[in-house]
Amino acid sequence: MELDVATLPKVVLHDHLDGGLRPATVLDLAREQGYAALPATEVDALAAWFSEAADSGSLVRYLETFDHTVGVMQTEEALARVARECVTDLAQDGVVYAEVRYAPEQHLRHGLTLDQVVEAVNRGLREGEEEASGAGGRIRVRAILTAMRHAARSEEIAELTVRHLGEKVCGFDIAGAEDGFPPTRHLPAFDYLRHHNAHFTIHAGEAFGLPSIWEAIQWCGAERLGHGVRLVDDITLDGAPVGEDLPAAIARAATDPGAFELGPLAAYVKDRRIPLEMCPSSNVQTGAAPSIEAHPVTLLKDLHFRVTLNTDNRLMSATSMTREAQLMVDRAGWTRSDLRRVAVNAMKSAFLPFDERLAIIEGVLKPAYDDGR
Ligand SMILES: O=c1[nH]cnc2c1ncn2[C@@H]1O[C@H](CO)[C@@H](O)[C@H]1O
Ligand SMILES: [Zn+2]
Repeated sequence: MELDVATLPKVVLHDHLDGGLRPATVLDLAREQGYAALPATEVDALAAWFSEAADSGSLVRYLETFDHTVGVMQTEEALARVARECVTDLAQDGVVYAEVRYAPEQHLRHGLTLDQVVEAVNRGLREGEEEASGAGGRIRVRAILTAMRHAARSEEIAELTVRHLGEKVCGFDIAGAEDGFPPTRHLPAFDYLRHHNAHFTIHAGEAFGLPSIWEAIQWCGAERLGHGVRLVDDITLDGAPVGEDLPAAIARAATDPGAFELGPLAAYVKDRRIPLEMCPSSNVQTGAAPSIEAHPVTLLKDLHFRVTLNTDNRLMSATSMTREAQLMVDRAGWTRSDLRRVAVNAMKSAFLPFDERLAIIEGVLKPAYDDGR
């Protein structure tokens, strides 16, 4: 049966609002807000600049490109427009459920308050949903509020999250440079969130290894891991770390998953079914993974971790959910049943009430993936 990745329903849990602007919108907003620092003045050149600059091999340099998206997202109108377009773009991409994240503290330069930022984005998300459903789409969207790990506002952002829970906001995250900024720096924020029954994920195991993942889970209590690719540092095959030869490990896992030995942290993540929000193209750009072919997501999928597939930053990676899925099919041998698995995994792991998750899994995902078999 033909695999039409574009029309299959997809679920994305890890997509940054400020990493997904349309290049034309960046230009419009820069003009409107008097932002003069853009590196290009024409749509194609700007699009190329973002993906080339992000292709840096380093997370810190990759993150520098966000100066120009955050720079033009400083008014309520701009935030609502970006949020609205994000939803219609995701719907167009075949996404049926999305959690979109951004850091409210980065949008205060023109005098907005944190609450105004959240309300503007929520309005845009609602408008996007309405627009998409008018066009026959069926997307549902939630927002995750991110605190920047190098800054010191995580407690405020945790409180902001709890204040807005249940409207559009569904959880909390920390992002930004990982090396030198361990998750435990933000322990009070995570304690506060747990005491208020709020969901959170943590970017961990992208630009730093196992200690970051361990802290995120065992000290902070993260329900999910943003990336988590470095979990491979805790997996061995025939006594050698799998990272030494990922292509060989991936080939072996497809037929002989029992040959691998998991260290205590990898075993914990697998046994507790902790969801991994994996973002192949982004990881290749920042150097967290060597290539799409040798990306650990395929190994972890075959070892039965709860793996999900995500975009991270559609603008910086010039990507979409359809493209990420197609890349895995074309370059890493993924099948329709693999795509079904990551979509169901993602929906199981969403920060949405259980009954709503189940309704999407049973009513949308399974019928579409199982159609015609
Ligand atoms: O892959 C990533 N790793 C760490 N931080 C990231 C990544 N992608 C984006 N951001 C950071 O998250 C902020 C809020 O959306 C962005 O401004 C960017 O600095
Ligand atoms: Zn991210």
